[in-house]
Amino acid sequence: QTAKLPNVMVLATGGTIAGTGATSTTTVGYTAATVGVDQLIKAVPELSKIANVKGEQVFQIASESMTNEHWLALGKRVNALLAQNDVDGIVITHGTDTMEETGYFLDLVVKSRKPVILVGAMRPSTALSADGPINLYNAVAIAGSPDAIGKGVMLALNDQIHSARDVTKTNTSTPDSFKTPELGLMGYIQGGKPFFYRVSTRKHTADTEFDIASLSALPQVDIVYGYANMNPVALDAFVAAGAKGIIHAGVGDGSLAARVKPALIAARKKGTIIVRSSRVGQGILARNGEANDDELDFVAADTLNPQKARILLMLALTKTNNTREIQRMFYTY
Ligand SMILES: NC(=O)CC[C@H](N)C(=O)O
Repeated sequence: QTAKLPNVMVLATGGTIAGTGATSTTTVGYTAATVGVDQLIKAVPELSKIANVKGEQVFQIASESMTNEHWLALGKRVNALLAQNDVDGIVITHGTDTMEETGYFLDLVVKSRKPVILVGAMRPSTALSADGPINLYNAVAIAGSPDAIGKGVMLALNDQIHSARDVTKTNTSTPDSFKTPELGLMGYIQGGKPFFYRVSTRKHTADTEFDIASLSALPQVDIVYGYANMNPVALDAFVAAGAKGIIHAGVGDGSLAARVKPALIAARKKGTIIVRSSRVGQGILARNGEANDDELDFVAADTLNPQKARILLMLALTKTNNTREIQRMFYTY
């Protein structure tokens, strides 16, 4: 270890960054999650100039298979490592499909101001112009930077830094897939140094009220998607299967279809918490906007997309069933 360099832990979970294809031009139809963490680190010898890097293989999965149980294990491991004096920051290598979700989960449960950076790749490690090595280099640079302290969990891809709360995957396959439309990215990485321009005003990490230390499971929360001709079949099935909460990913401003609204009201009467969000992807889903949430006893998702609203609702339900309290949380995080 070099005393003047930061100590950065790389926790590997799988994904395309650890993927291998049949040929150098294979950019779809490759196998994710095959390369181990030691090999990922060895592929970027430049890392030793910017940090003392240690690797740990936490999982080896494609991120479409990420579960609440993986999140609890990962969150606890991150908190344990960040409590150590010899860890200055953490990089998590991850599949890109659900990276924004894991990032937001950690943003809500990490109890430290030290940097936590999620990183992935859109091209497998065997591809021409693979983006994994430069993304990993950039992520380690951010995780070891004092400038990244206290800014919440971030995603680093394509030379850009995004807040986990606001970022989303926008393209199935291109390297510039991750965007924070409208609210804006936080900054750039250039020459191995992060440059920050923007931070979220929402609470996160060290200021969070959520604590997973004693949790072995999270409450079941599912998402029902809005569309023309929507019907209540999926909603009713989720409720019958024991969902404690439902995210209604409604059309537009979260309007409730005439055929679905009675089923939502019935679900709420049975105790299920209903959060109205939107499939649109941008903008505020306002309380008492397109539906009277006071009267229906529903919650509005504010600017969270449905998959992130699901995470906040799960954590909220570990503390309360009170919809006013849950609404406060949706305006806080
Ligand atoms: N680019 C990617 O990482 C996608 C690979 C895979 N579906 C995953 O999310 O792990």
